[in-house]
Amino acid sequence: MRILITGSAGMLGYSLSENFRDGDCYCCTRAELDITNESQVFEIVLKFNPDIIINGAAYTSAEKAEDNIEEAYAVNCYGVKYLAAAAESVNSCLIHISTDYVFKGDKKNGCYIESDIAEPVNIYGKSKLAGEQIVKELCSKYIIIRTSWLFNAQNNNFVTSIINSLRNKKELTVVNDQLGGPTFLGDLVDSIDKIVNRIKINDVDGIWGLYHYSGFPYVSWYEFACVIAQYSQLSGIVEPDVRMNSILSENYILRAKRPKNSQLNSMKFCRVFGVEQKDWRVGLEKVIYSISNNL
Ligand SMILES: NC(=O)C1=CN([C@@H]2O[C@H](COP(=O)(O)OP(=O)(O)OC[C@H]3O[C@@H](n4cnc5c(N)ncnc54)[C@H](OP(=O)(O)O)[C@@H]3O)[C@@H](O)[C@H]2O)C=CC1
Ligand SMILES: Cc1cn([C@H]2C[C@H](O)[C@@H](COP(=O)(O)OP(=O)(O)O[C@H]3O[C@@H](C)C(=O)[C@@H](O)[C@H]3O)O2)c(=O)[nH]c1=O
Repeated sequence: MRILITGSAGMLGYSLSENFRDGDCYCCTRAELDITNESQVFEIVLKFNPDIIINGAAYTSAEKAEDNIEEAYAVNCYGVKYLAAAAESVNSCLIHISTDYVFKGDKKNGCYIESDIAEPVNIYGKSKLAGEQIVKELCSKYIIIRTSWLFNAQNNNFVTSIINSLRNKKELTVVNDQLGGPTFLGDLVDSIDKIVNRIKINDVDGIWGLYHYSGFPYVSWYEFACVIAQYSQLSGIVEPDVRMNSILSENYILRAKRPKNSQLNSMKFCRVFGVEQKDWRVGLEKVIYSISNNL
């Protein structure tokens, strides 16, 4: 089973590369495979002839995307188009990752399901939704996983950013009116591993399509930051006397608007792939343990 991984220097791409490195896996950083380069995409895909392509490449800065619209679409829409077309040309399955930010965030009662209308409020979300639509149009064998609020110990993400800030200053202000499901990167990688195993044994009846997958419990960024602070204090990597303030998004000035509610319902994924939704607090403990060991 040959697996091609794109964006392998990124947070997800690197972790996927580590996970699959013992198999017949070709991991490409942007320098090795720029997905916006159509001829390079086709050349590498035709040569390696993968059974599965996992796309870890993306333009992921919601803030910068507002000013770099063309670049965001080049990667998240057109790059995905070339990958999707190349995957189809060699009868490969495409596993593509998307985001909770495809939603407007005004759903009143509970989590978004896969059939809810996606109506992004920022350029990053719009470009990711455009990529999803292309995958659906071009690929016969695809899995799109929308996930949210990814974190690990190594990369730049909300958890590492809160811990770094708390280690440098005593007070932090975090928005309290945006709700979502933090997702430990290791849990997402395990889920992708489940998909790959199903494809490996050719148990693929009814698996193709769009899925949501996130951790639980659902929280606001402020609540998430409070738990990060609490666990960090317990482990001794953050002083005990830090102060966390909550603020409304309208008073926290950012370039890109974020959805107020981006909670994803993971039931379809859990049912089809026989997994349980994971408590992100377990992943957070691992992350803080790893950070404290590397200080
Ligand atoms: N991080 C999160 O919280 C969430 C992420 N997602 C999705 O998960 C996926 C992985 O995200 P994550 O690992 O966090 O992202 P990262 O930003 O950590 O990694 C993305 C990788 O893609 C690479 N890349 C950018 N442009 C190209 C290109 N033209 N060709 C090839 N590679 C390119 C980047 O390279 P370089 O470093 O050189 O720019 C980087 O290595 C994305 O699809 C993202 O939308 C979904 C929900 C939440
Ligand atoms: C760091 C920080 C953020 N915030 C707010 C800003 C924003 O509304 C929210 C999250 O901020 P961040 O910039 O960390 O994350 P953001 O770029 O909004 O995160 C997103 O990344 C992309 C790739 C995704 O797909 C999403 O699922 C999500 O994880 O928290 C604070 O209020 N205080 C802070 O100190």
